[in-house]
Amino acid sequence: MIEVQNLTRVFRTYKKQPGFWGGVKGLFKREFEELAAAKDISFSIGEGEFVGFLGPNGAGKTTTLKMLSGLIYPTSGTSRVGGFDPAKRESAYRRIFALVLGQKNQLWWDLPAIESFNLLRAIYALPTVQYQETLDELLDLLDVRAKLNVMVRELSLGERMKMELIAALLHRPRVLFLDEPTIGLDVISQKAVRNFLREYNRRNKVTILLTSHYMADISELCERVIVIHHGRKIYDGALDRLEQRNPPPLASDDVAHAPMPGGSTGPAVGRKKIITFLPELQDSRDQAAFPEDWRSRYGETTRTEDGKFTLRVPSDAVVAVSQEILTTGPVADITIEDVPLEEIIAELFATSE
Ligand SMILES: Nc1ncnc2c1ncn2[C@@H]1O[C@H](COP(=O)(O)OP(=O)(O)OP(=O)(O)O)[C@@H](O)[C@H]1O
Repeated sequence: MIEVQNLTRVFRTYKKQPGFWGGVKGLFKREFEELAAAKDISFSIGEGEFVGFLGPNGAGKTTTLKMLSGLIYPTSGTSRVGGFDPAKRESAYRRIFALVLGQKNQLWWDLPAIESFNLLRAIYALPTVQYQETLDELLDLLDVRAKLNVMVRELSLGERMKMELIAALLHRPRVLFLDEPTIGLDVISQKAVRNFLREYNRRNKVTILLTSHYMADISELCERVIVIHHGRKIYDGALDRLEQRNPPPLASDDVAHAPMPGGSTGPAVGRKKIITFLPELQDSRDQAAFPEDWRSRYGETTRTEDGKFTLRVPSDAVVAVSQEILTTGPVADITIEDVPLEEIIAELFATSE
């Protein structure tokens, strides 16, 4: 459904010298700076896939989504979405995709959302029955029917985002580009939007490319992620595999593509878990019973100020290590958790600097 080949976008910006005289100087001698916001990005996404598009601030995510939506032209490279070249901005292409920018409003601020929906119905020339059916389905799924006649500016952020999603989906696009759709929402609204997106993707087999800085969005919705950093793709594959401590480097552009849709490139071999336990200290011997040499054995052992030990161990060693802990001495508390996705991603960015 989406084919991207060596997509590159270079921005050329005027570099103004500081102060008044800097501005005057710039009138005679202009200096420009070039920044490649997206560099040689290639990937392909199959119909119905729900893919996370990750990267730190300024990595080039929005730039890429804008190129795929035909809002800006690539400097070089090609892309095809649903068989269309977005750069050609054909009307037929506009009918098959939607772009939702969490940071921007697309609805009329001073009118109720239903007015914007009616306008979109006219723009897309949607048949009445189809329009009403789609609107009813979306209003029910997002639970905002009661807010249909409220001015958009009077809606809460969460209600507004739900209305934005409805506006984007009224023409039943086959491809959905979502740029931080949960930004600024409280945890309940975030969850409602996530549940909606999951259900909508399942029901309609829409292809979705989602950017979000909330890792819960990614881990709950996407089996596959594409990670970019400084405009370059640094990972493309199953989220499970990214959760390994050392994800495989990209060997080629077509590496680690997840089978479509909903597939995974394989089991999470070598994924780590965090075991945290609190020894029950009845006397000083119990304290000594938990050996400091665990650091050398597991590599990553820490002791918190409140006396808890934290070990990072491969998933397949969790049972054995837990047994060893429980037989070494009395334990007051023990928990086993996944390494937080935020941490894994941060490490990936740090190693690709
Ligand atoms: N119109 C523009 N002119 C010049 N530079 C731009 C323009 N748009 C984006 N950039 C630059 O391109 C880089 C990538 O920006 P982009 O908005 O794609 O990042 P992002 O990954 O979406 O970041 P964020 O997570 O903060 O939204 C940034 O350094 C940004 O300053």
